This record gives sequence, structure tokens and C-alpha cells, in this order.
Amino acid sequence: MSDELKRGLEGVVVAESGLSHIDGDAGKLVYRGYAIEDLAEHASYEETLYLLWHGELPTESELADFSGETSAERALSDDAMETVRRLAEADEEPMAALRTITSSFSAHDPDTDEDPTDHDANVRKGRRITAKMPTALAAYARIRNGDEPVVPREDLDHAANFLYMLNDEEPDDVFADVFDQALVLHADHGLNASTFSAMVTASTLADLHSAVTSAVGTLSGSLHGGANANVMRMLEEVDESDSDPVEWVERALEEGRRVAGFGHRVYEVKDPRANILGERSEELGEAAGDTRWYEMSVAIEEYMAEEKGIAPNVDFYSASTYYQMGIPVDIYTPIFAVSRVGGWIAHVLEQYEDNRLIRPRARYVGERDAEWVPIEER
Ligand SMILES: CC(=O)SCCNC(=O)CCNC(=O)[C@H](O)C(C)(C)COP(=O)(O)OP(=O)(O)OC[C@H]1O[C@@H](n2cnc3c(N)ncnc32)[C@H](O)[C@@H]1OP(=O)(O)O
Ligand SMILES: O=C([O-])CC(=O)C(=O)O
Repeated sequence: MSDELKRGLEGVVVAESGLSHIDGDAGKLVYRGYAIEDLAEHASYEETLYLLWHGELPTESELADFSGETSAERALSDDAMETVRRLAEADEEPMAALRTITSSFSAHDPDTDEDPTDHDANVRKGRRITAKMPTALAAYARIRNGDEPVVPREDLDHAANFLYMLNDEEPDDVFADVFDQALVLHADHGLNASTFSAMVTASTLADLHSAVTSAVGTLSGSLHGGANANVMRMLEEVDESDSDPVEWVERALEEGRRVAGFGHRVYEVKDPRANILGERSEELGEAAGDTRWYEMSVAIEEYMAEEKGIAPNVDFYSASTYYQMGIPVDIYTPIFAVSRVGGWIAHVLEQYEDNRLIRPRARYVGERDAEWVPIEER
């Protein structure tokens, strides 16, 4: 057995997957062979989910059935809504609230007693989790502001319905399209940390709800999904202090801090999702007659490229995009989860199809021959 150490599992291949491929040198991303640029332009989030879970693009009638079956699962049980209410009223942190709510969904899932690896039952469970997470998140965001939750509408698509439930107002077409595109762009990304965490959990033959709950927790960290909210906090701080964004970043780097939204374990160049979201951020700014957030972001991007040779990741431009849609900053990471849940479920389905317990080793660097000392002599 080799004791070669791969810290952070960097570059280690641990599974075969047909779901998404990242070419980190060229800055290319595909889901099941389809370029992310094509999916962002043409596919809805529901279509992307179907592609990930079923392996091919749906026909019109397959998509209509799939979307209808998913939207029919949006409503929360009274119990689940009570959980949301309690968490919101206790001012629980948004990702922690989402993690707890997601876990609680298993209590009312009619397929809970099925074999955890049953594919069809897992697709049904997956549909329910994916449909209910946005309802829970929107309700949480409203209740903590003293507003009542908005009942989901089955006649709106996944993206538009979320914005409707969040704001109690149907979104305009531009916001609905941009949000749908953001959901498509975040849906899957190889064996990122949260997906891997879902796979590790599933590999013990734990159930889908457990796998997704593990993943929500893993996504919350600032090195992963948590970075999108930190990007916006940085931009707001720069704006409020009237500083030059470049000077602000220079200072942060001098102090040894990382700049949120930059760097990636796999991409050596700019994340292709950041290109698309950057365009959306610019368009939203132009439409509102205020391109400040986009311009600040571009200045930081140029400086980071010149000084550090580090490019933006997906979290960098999603921040100003969501901000200009009026979405509260601290729910950006939960929104990432609302999209990525589709990828987590797809990877868990793959894991169950060809399962092997995931169990790496550590190189032991502790003592080996310690002599037992009775407690009264220590
Ligand atoms: C959806 C996502 O999860 S995308 C990632 C979201 N996370 C962030 O944006 C947080 C900021 N980024 C980072 O912390 C990192 O780039 C990570 C965690 C994403 C990737 O980290 P790793 O692959 O482990 O790269 P590593 O930490 O070894 O960084 C390599 C070098 O680049 C530097 N670096 C990487 N990212 C940054 C950054 N955002 N700001 C400043 N320096 C950075 C590191 O300091 C290191 O420099 P050194 O070799 O001189 O010490
Ligand atoms: O792939 C990663 O390590 C992080 C990432 O960009 C994602 O999860 O979308």
C-alpha cells in the first residue's frame, strides 16, 4: 500500500462519471457532452435536471411530464412549514436553516421506507427535494422579515416560481430568464467538495436525504459555495467606504487574506460560468442605469489577473447578478444549493448504480508505542 500523500485529494481520480466534465486548462465545462454556453442559452433548469438525471435531453412531452411532476411537489407539509417558521424566527443562519429543513423532508417522504438504492424511488425523492427546497428557502426569507410565506404556483417554471415566492410578485421576463440561467450554470460541476460529500454519504448506503443534507453543509463553507455572499459583502464594503476597489484588494492581499470569488482547484483560466454571469451582471447594470457593481468587479478581475494570475470563479459574478435582482445577500449560497441539488442527486444516483464504500486512509504521524499510564498517575 502506497503512503503517497495527496493533500486535499488534489488530482486524485476516485470515480467514473458521465455527468459533467471540466477542462481546467481550456476553461470548458460540459454537462453530458453539452457545452455550458449552449445549455445556458437554450435549456431551462428543468431540462437540465432531466438531462442530468435521465442521461439525455427530453422530448417536448417528456419535459412537460417531468416539469409537471416536479412542480406538483412544491408545497411543503404543515410540519415542514412549521420547521421553517421556527428556524426563521430563531434567526438561524440561512445555510444552517436550509440544511435542517432539507433533512426534515424525509419525515414526510412517501418513499422513505424503500431500499435506499432503489433508482425509481430515488428519482421520486429527488424530485420532491428539488421542488421543495426553493419553497422552504423563500418562506424562510419572508418569515424572518415578518412576512407570510407565498404559496407556490404550478403554472410558473422553477426559476420564476422561486422569485415569485420570494417577492410575492411575478418576476419580469428578464429576471426570470437570468435566474433560470444561473440555476442551469450552478447545477453540476464534477466532484466538487459538496458533491463528493454527498457521494461519500451515499457510499455507506445511507439514504438520499442524508446525502443531500451532508452536501448542503459542505457547500456552506467560504472556500466553496459560501464565497458568493462574501464577494458581495466585499463589493458593498468597497462601495460604502468609497475606496478604490483595487486598493481594497491590494490591502486584503497584503494582509494575507483571500479574495472571494477567485481561484479554483480545477480551472487554470477563467471559469466559463463567470463569463456568462459577467455578461448578465453588465446587462442588469445597464438596464438599471447603474453599472457600479459590474465595473468594480471588472477592476478587481483585471488586477487579480495582472498581479496574481488568478481568474474569477462562478461565485464572482453571480454575486453582483443576484444583487441587482434585489436578492438578499445571505441567501446567495442557499440559492446555489437550490440549483446544485440537481447535481448532487445525479451523482448519488450514479454512486448507487455502481457502489463501493468511499474510505481513504491517512498517513499516521502519531505515536505508536505509548505506554499506558493509570489515570491517578497522569
Ligand atoms: C463554487 C466554488 O466552490 S468555486 C471556489 C469558491 N471559493 C472562493 O472563491 C474562495 C477563494 N478561493 C480560494 O480560497 C481557492 O482558490 C480555492 C479554495 C477555491 C482553491 O484552492 P486550492 O486549489 O487549494 O489552491 P491553493 O489554496 O493551493 O492556492 C494556490 C495559490 O493561489 C493563491 N490563491 C488561490 N485563491 C486565492 C484567492 N482567492 N485570493 C488570493 N490568493 C489566492 C493561494 O494563496 C496560493 O498561493 P501560494 O501558492 O503562494 O500559497
Ligand atoms: O468544482 C469545484 O471545486 C467548485 C465549483 O466550482 C463548483 O462546485 O461549482
